[in-house]
Amino acid sequence: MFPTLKKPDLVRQQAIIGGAWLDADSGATADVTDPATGAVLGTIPAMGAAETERAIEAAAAAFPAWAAKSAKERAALLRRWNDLMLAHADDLAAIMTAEQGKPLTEARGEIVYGASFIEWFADEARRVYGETIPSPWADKRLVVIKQPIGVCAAITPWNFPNAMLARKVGPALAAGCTMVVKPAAQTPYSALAMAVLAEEAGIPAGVINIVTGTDAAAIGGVMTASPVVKKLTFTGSTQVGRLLMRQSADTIKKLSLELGGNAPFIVFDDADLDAAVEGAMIAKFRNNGQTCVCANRIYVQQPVYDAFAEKLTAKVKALKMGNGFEAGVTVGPLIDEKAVAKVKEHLADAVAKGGTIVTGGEHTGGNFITPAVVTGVSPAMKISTEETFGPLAPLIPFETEAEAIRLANATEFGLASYFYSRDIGRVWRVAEALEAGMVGINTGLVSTAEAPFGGVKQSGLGREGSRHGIEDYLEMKYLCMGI
Ligand SMILES: NC(=O)c1ccc[n+]([C@@H]2O[C@H](COP(=O)([O-])OP(=O)(O)OC[C@H]3O[C@@H](n4cnc5c(N)ncnc54)[C@H](O)[C@@H]3O)[C@@H](O)[C@H]2O)c1
Ligand SMILES: O=C[C@H](O)CS(=O)(=O)O
Repeated sequence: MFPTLKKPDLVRQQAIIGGAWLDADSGATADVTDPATGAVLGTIPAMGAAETERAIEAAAAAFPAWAAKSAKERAALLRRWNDLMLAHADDLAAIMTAEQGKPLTEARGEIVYGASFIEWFADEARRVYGETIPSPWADKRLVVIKQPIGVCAAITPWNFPNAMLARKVGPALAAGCTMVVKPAAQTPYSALAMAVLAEEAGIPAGVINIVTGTDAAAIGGVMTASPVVKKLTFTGSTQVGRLLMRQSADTIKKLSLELGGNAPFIVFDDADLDAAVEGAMIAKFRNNGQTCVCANRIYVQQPVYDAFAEKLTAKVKALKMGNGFEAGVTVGPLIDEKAVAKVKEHLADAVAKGGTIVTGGEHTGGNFITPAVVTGVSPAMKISTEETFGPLAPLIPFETEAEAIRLANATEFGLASYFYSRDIGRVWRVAEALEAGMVGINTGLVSTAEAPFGGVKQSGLGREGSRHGIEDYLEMKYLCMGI
């Protein structure tokens, strides 16, 4: 079960539709387990198509009044929600560590990060500007206004169960939209706890509706087929993103897709090696390697390869793996046995093709695999082309700048990328050449509410956060006014 919370009613084992906390129509439930221990934490309603339809109806019913509120009124409610999330950050973090496994310090960091999107878009709500256009006609005036797109659906992943939802609900509500949300079945309690605090903040019933269950295809099928849902925002794998895009075509839904990544991390021979090691540790092992912007391939220029490998290995060996509630633990469990199997598959493939495991890679039981460094990695290995999504640092040597850029760009993905260099000419050449939506230069962490988060190629469509993030929840309307 969950650790003792200051506010126990944050844990809800029901979904919320139209302001009512509900069980599934059938009464069916699905278990939610602690990935560190395998223990059942509780259950959630196993909902499906019928409940999703009702959630869409509730969001549609709530939309006119929510959109009619002034931007200032919506901003005030979002700010109150932000304040409540921060006031209950310890409880929200404990709920997250219990269901997702990340160390408590990382979970608390995610709560602060998630709340920052609510705070950011509380401010952005009041900066949705239109425009006037110099008219070519003496008897007409041209004006552009922006209006909320309407009912939006959101489908979110398990790896950042608070922040990925906040990054969607924040701009949607700020713009005047209402939401139907399907959180990942592995981590529903974080989303439900956010809904408890949204209620307490005074956000009206039906503005945020959360449908839970393991039948993602049924819930998502209703969301994508419904003409009432004007937009779908999805964060998850590219594979599922493609499917949802296809399913949304019949209703020409506006889409925001934050999909898979396969970030290159390049260390040039002119880099500050200690800084590069610190950056690699963050970019690779944050959330136990389970982030979409994790360094999936680490390219090191030949002259500094051995020194970098030695320094990084020492840092990896110092990581403390365990239950996220234990003090000092820096890497928790993977989310489930499927994730464990993928990491083991990538390790075995790398060794079979000539790689060397320098440290880690032991499956110690359950969902725990010790953080690993593999050297002698070649582009032919799965580790070089597939998203590992686990604590596995593959080190790939390269000779020239041009080779590094070619290798870095040789995937279908283009979300994040990173490189370390102190040569200003190289910094500009490489930053402009990398095929990615985000480039970390001499840093392993780029994510913040103030900046546009998103990818190119098959890592997605659109941007979340920044002054751009709210545009995806607005429609532009041109008024041509005869006078
Ligand atoms: N770009 C980003 O911001 C970002 C952030 C987090 C995770 N991701 C990506 O997500 C993947 C890992 O997360 P995951 O395992 O939860 O991804 P996933 O695609 O398996 O699941 C994501 C969400 O989609 C739902 N889903 C799955 N199949 C569905 C279907 N047929 N119809 C409707 N919904 C469906 C899941 O229940 C979950 O809520 C990785 O590829 C990672 O890179 C990307
Ligand atoms: O996993 C993807 C998230 O977007 C990670 S981040 O915390 O936003 O970098």
